[in-house]
Amino acid sequence: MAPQGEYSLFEDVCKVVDYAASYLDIHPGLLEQIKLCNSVYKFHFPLKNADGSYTVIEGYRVQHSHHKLPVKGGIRYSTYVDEEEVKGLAALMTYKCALVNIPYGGAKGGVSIDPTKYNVDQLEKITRRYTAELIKKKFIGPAIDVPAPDYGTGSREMAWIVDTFEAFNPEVINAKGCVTGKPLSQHGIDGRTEATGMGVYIGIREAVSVQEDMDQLDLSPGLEGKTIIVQGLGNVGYYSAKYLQEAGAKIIGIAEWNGGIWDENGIDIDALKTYQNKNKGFKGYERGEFVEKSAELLTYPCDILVPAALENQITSENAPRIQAKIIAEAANGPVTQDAEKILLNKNILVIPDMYLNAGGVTVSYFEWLKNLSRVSFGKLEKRYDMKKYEGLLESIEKITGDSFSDEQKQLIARGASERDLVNSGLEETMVTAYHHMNGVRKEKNLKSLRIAGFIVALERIAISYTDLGIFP
Ligand SMILES: NC(=O)C1=CN([C@@H]2O[C@H](COP(=O)(O)OP(=O)(O)OC[C@H]3O[C@@H](n4cnc5c(N)ncnc54)[C@H](OP(=O)(O)O)[C@@H]3O)[C@@H](O)[C@H]2O)C=CC1
Ligand SMILES: O=C(O)CCC(=O)C(=O)O
Repeated sequence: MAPQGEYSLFEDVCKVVDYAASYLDIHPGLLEQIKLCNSVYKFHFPLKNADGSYTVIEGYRVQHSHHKLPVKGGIRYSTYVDEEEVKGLAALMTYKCALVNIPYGGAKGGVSIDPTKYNVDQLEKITRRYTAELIKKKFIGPAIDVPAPDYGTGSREMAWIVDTFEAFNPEVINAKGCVTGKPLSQHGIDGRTEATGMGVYIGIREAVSVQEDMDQLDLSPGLEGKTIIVQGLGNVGYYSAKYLQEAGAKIIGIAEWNGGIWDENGIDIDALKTYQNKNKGFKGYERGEFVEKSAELLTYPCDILVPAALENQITSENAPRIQAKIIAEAANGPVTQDAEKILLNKNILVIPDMYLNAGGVTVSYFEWLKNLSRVSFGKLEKRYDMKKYEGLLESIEKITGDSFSDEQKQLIARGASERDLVNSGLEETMVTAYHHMNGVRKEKNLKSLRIAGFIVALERIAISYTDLGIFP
């Protein structure tokens, strides 16, 4: 069941698609094809417990759109996983990839478990068996469907997935590209762990850089001094908060499901994370005020609210009480469509999930390219570039009679590392997509960035389907 009752993320996504399509000329039959999920795979398998009993585990993989292959999207471990949730998340992946121009169709997977209730051995068994179920039905492969981490999973699970896939497919030369978000030792890419949070930071930075948009919100441009509340201090929430803080913003609230911290003087994110890891929560943290009912923190005063946990967090119930001027959707689906209408009427800018958390899939794309080419980025040209720039600096020194300091030489003549190239590609993707989406918003005289994002994505998907034609 989705968090909080009968809410359907998939239905919510379809509603936005219908509204965005009213700005475009798409054949109704094609629109129906775009909206529906192409393949929904639900399965069960047994887990044998130490006492000899069995637990039956429910798994899903949904491929929303095959207009581009492979399809791509993370795997979630959570008790909220059900068909509606996975379908909604898979659909969001399709529109996300189209908006940021990453050549994939959308997919998502899920296992309906609370991962904290299982030990590492059990999690490994569940992950490997889940992968085997995908292999049996050809729902995984570097050219077919490429999973990645999502809520409740990380690089450890991705390593088990690639190992299982390789065991069943020893002849597949590009087998490493069957999943992304792998550890570096398994040919993952430097920067994927931080990528979603880094993308969230870049997206917010771009949004607050537009003077006329900030004037509308009565905010000054730039991140310096902006007050921020973050919900969820997991992978995405932690890195988003860390990069925003490093850029000069002040994190004044962090909400976790078992309590939050409120501190108007600013929270030291690394210190709080270290405390959380040790104590499984914030209770007893010596700085700031502990907020028992952490959901209330979403309605506290701040400039920017960053929900980075789960969907359905800002609803028509709490939207009227939101005091933030910008809501930056780091999670997938945290604001319901009913809530968004209320927020837009309150002149709140919502930076939509399909754009803001696209840093993860963007860097996953780079990892997949690395796996297909079987060489890390920068390996071939790094030394060549260094020598070229050193030669250039020497020539300048000769001509001018001046000399560069060692520090300057190091900065200019340093060849790009894999991380440099990943961050450069990520920044380019996020910056270009934001201003394109915001440009469409203004051109169509829309309040909602989300509708603008869906217009851009839908147009690209429709063109792709139309050019493909219908088989047979
Ligand atoms: N990982 C990625 O690369 C990407 C993730 N996303 C999206 O970002 C969101 C977060 O994912 P990710 O960071 O990977 O997941 P994680 O599992 O790493 O972190 C989620 C965090 O949110 C906390 N949390 C759960 N429920 C609540 C709640 N009701 N209130 C406050 N905090 C809560 C969790 O606590 P606890 O651990 O104690 O349960 C955990 O600390 C999801 O919507 C996901 O789909 C989007 C793009 C890519
Ligand atoms: O990295 C990926 O391929 C997908 C990440 C993801 O699941 C998401 O963007 O929601």
